[in-house]
Amino acid sequence: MTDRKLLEIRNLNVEYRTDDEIVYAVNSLDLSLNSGESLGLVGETGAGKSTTALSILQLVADPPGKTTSGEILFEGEDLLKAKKDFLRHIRGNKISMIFQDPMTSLNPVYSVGDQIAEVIYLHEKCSKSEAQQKAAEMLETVGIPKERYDEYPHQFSGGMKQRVVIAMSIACSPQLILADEPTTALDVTIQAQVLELMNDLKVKFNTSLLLITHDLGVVAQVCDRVAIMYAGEIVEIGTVEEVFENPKHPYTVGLFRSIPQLDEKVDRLKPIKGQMPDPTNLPSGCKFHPRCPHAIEACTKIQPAMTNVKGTHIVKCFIHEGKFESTELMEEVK
Ligand SMILES: Nc1ncnc2c1ncn2[C@@H]1O[C@H](COP(=O)(O)OP(=O)(O)OP(=O)(O)O)[C@@H](O)[C@H]1O
Ligand code: NI
Repeated sequence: MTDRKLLEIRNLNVEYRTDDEIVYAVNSLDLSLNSGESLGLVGETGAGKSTTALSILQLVADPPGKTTSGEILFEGEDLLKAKKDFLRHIRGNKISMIFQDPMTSLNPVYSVGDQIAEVIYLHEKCSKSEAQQKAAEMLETVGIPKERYDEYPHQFSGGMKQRVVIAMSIACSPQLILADEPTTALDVTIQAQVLELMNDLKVKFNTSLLLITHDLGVVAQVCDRVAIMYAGEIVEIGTVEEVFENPKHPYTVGLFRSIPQLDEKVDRLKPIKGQMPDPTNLPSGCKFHPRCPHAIEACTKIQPAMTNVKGTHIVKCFIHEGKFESTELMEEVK
C-alpha cells in the first residue's frame, strides 16, 4: 500500500434545488483516499453519503442536483472540471460503482457472462472470444461456476446477482470502487459472503474502495478507515482502530451505543435522541448541536473545525478542539 492520494475531495458542496426549496445535501466536505485503501462512509439516512459518491462520477441528477463548489481530484485531475469524454473514460476504466440493487447495473435481456465480457471487450480491446474466456474466469473469481455463463440475471438469487455486478465492476481493473450499500438488500449470511469476496478482491487487485453503509459491523469487516457523516458533513474520520476504540464525536459515541450488543436485550438500546436536522434548513453552528447532550453555547453559533486528536484521527467538535471543556463528555469518551 502506498501513501499516494488517489482521490481527494476538497470543500465539496452539493445541493438539490426544487421549486421552492434547497436541500443542502453535502456541505464543505473534505475526504481523501489512498491507493489500495478502503474507507467506510457511515451515517444515518439522508446524511449525504450517496450524493457524495455520485458526485465523484458526476452522476448526481441535474436538475435538481447542483455541485456549487469544490474539487474532486482523482490522480490529481479535477473531475468536476473534466470533459464528458474524460469522465466516460474514467467510468469505464478507473472508477466503477456498485449499487444496492444489482439490477441497476444488470441488463435483464443479456446473459450474465456476456455482460461481463462486454465490459472486458470495451476495456481491453481484445477479441470477442478472448473477452468471453476472461468473463468465464471472472465468474469463477467471484464464486460462480462458469457453466452459468449463459444464464440470465433473473435465474440468479440476489447475492449471486450482486456477485455478477462485482465481477463486472472489477472486470475493467478499476483503481477505485464506489460501493453504495452493496449488501444491504441481502440476507445476513449472504451479506457476509459478499463482503468477504469484496475483501479478497480488494487485496488481490489492490483496489481502493469507498464503501457506503449504515452498518458499523460491515465497516469493521472490510475497511481500513472510517468517516462518520452527519447532515452533509464529515464529523469524524480515522482508522477503524482509532474510531472504534476511541470514538470522540458525541454523534459517533451515540452511533456505537445504538448498536445492539450480543449480550444486550433490545430494550436496552440507546438510540440517539432526536432527528437529523431538516436539510433545507440546517441549524447554525455545529449541525449536531440540537441533539448533542454536551452542547454549549458556542456550539449553537460557531462551526467547529476539523481537529486532529491523535495519529490520523480527526474530529469536528469544539470539545475536542480544546477550546471548551465538558467534563461529562471527557468522562464518557475517556
Ligand atoms: N433527487 C433529489 N431531489 C431532492 N432531494 C434529494 C434528491 N436526492 C437526495 N436528496 C436529498 O439529499 C439528502 C442527502 O441524500 P442522500 O441520498 O445523499 O443520503 P444518504 O446518506 O445516501 O441516505 P440513505 O442512507 O438513505 O441512502 C437527503 O435529504 C435527500 O432527501
Ligand atoms: Ni444513500
